[in-house]
Amino acid sequence: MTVLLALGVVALPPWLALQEARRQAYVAESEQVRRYAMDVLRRTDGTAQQIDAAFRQLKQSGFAPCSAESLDLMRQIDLGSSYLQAVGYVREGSIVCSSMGGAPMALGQPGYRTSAGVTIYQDIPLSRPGQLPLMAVGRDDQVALIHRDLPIDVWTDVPGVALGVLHVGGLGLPIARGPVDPAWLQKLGTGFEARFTDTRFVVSVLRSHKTQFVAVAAVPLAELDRRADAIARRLVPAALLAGLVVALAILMLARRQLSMEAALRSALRRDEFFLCYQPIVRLQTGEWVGAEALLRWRRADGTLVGPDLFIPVAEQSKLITRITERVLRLVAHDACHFLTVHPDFHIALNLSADDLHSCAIVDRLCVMIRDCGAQPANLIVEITERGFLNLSSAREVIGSLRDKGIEVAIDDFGTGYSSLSYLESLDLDFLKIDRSFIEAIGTGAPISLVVGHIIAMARSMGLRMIAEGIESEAQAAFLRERGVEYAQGFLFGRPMSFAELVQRFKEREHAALVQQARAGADA
Ligand SMILES: Nc1nc2c(ncn2[C@@H]2O[C@@H]3COP(=O)(O)O[C@H]4[C@@H](O)[C@H](n5cnc6c(=O)[nH]c(N)nc65)O[C@@H]4COP(=O)(O)O[C@H]3[C@H]2O)c(=O)[nH]1
Repeated sequence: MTVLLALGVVALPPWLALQEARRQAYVAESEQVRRYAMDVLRRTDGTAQQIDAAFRQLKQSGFAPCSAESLDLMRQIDLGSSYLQAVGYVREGSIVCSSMGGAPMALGQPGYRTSAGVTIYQDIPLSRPGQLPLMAVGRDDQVALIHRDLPIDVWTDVPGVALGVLHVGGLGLPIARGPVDPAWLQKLGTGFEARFTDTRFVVSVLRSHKTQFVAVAAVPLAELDRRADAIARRLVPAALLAGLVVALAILMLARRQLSMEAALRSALRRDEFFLCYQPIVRLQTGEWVGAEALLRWRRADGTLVGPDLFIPVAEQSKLITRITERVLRLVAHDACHFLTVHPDFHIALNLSADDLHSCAIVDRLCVMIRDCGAQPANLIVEITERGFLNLSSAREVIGSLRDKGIEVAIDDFGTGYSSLSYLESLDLDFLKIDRSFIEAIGTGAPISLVVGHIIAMARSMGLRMIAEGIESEAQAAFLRERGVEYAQGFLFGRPMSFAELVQRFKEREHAALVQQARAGADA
């Protein structure tokens, strides 16, 4: 499973890099092809504008066609325009005079006529083989000569580019370089721009805002592939490397987890676990009312492993229920006798999500209490927010525990993400305020305000509170003033062996008795 995951992690980034390379290539290629189409459109519009301006200038001059003044004006127009080769006058299908001078010249058959009264002569006899073909555009008795391919005379270093000028009216213009497909026009619809790929090209179609012309440009898909390959050559190795690093990390983590899991199994076999107990005090009086059982693992080489390290692995590897069983046996071994003579003292036990899958844990705790000769009130069960993953079964187990007289606390409250939602739906006895909130008391940090809200909320829900991780008298005073009932922390006692706990408990009991006796004597 882990190997499959690692393989997936190695393969995924290169695959994503390939997709990204393709995407970037398409963006770059379609931008490029659009630039070509823009260039064609700019030239087409420029030509149309210059023709129109020339015709208007001639008309507005009032000079008689072919008069010396009009010839002079035609030459000036010719010189001043970049796209026109010549302007002149037409009579009966021939240029009778023009800025070029020379004898009258037949224009040949008109190619077609636009709805605006413009006649296009596609192939005029003046065109010479080897030279750019000329075409004439006539309106009324005026005519302009242009190089037919000037609008598509766009420089490009991309092989196989197709460029063309089409007419929205569907007039078949011969202005095309490469395999321009008139069907591309349909993609435009009523819009002014379309960009797409067909089976062979990345295509850009741009419609003029000023004329009825449409510029098209297309770059072969092979060019897109070439660009995508070039980008992929940069991205894929980096992605592969990233995938390898993550896969390696996963494998190492899995190995560590596996070795930790194996070590936990052997620790269970070799009985390497023991419990420490940390006193829980009544805040108003300082009286020790209970203790939390905290599991420790002493490895064969003598090193101590804290629960923060091994409990998560035990939870993931489903060893946690076996570990909980070991905890119960250790508690029974350590505390049975003490609990039978101190029915008001409780031991708090930590349970994990897997322990709450069924009510078997309730039966197991009841057996332990019975065998001990203790009372259900001698036990408190602590459950963290992770324990409520399966809310319905957790609710059932909690209900059953409370029915038997075992009280239940929510541990590390506020460190999860959905606290309130399930807190309201569960019947609990205690709320343990997490150490992170206690640490913030008196610091002025924004989080320091949270503890006040938690206290108010717990009170409104009728929950008693145990504050965790109290290290200073100031923290204790703060919580005492706000009515928090119980507390736990280094200020009152670090986790210790049960023998030490009993010893210190007795010393405190003795001290209290001595104090009571003194008070009695004084009175
Ligand atoms: N800095 C500081 N720390 C304080 C102070 N007072 C208590 N602590 C530490 O805070 C933790 C309190 O336990 P927890 O919130 O139930 O958190 C426990 C509990 O969730 C889990 N755990 C411990 N034993 C068991 C067990 O038997 N079963 C399960 N499922 N989880 C356990 O491991 C967690 C860590 O336990 P520990 O390492 O023993 O760490 C303990 C305790 O040593 C203080 O004043 N200052």
